[in-house]
Amino acid sequence: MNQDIKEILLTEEQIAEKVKELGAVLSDEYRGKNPLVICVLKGAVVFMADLLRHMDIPCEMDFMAVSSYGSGTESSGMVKILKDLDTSAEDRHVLVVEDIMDSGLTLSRLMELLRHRRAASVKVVTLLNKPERRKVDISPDYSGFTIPDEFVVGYGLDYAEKYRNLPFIGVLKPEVYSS
Ligand SMILES: O=P(O)(O)OC[C@H]1O[C@H](OP(=O)(O)OP(=O)(O)O)[C@H](O)[C@@H]1O
Ligand SMILES: Nc1nc2[nH]cnc2c(=O)[nH]1
Repeated sequence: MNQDIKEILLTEEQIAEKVKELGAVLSDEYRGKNPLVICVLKGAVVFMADLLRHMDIPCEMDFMAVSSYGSGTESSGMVKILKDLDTSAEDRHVLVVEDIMDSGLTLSRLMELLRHRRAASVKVVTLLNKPERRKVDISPDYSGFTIPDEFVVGYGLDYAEKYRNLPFIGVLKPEVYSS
């Protein structure tokens, strides 16, 4: 698995430090608001699990699955809801947790949906932000790292469902996805 990685972009230690920082900021932001923290499956699972353990406030979690990529490295531009929330978002302070904001299509569609459902507030925390790739005018409320326009895997992020369990974030060798 590691032989498919061209370069380690973020080490396990760098990620852990940033997640701890974000947890402290978000705890202050959401204290007394009992936020509904939504994990966007599957990529955000690892980040969500670590982030929640650094949020020392009462909060609830729920999950959504949407699909825009399939097994390639380019967004299809279509965002389909594969699994919806179990909880109502109405009047809730919603925090959407994402692993990466790339074209922005997934999050802009989700934000629209949650606002339509009359959430009291909707904010986004993403571990990684790739602003060079944006196709819609959206930026995260909280972001861990701004990264260059390269396809990354690990810490939840996959290529064709592989590499999610790498503890670091790395750039995949282009020959892995072009072959
Ligand atoms: O900003 P965008 O261009 O919309 O890209 C971001 C989305 O792409 C990835 O999900 P993917 O559809 O690959 O599903 P996964 O989380 O199950 O891997 C990632 O987890 C984000 O949800
Ligand atoms: N694994 C992975 N998924 C993505 N979805 C949008 N950008 C990326 C990326 O760089 N890596």
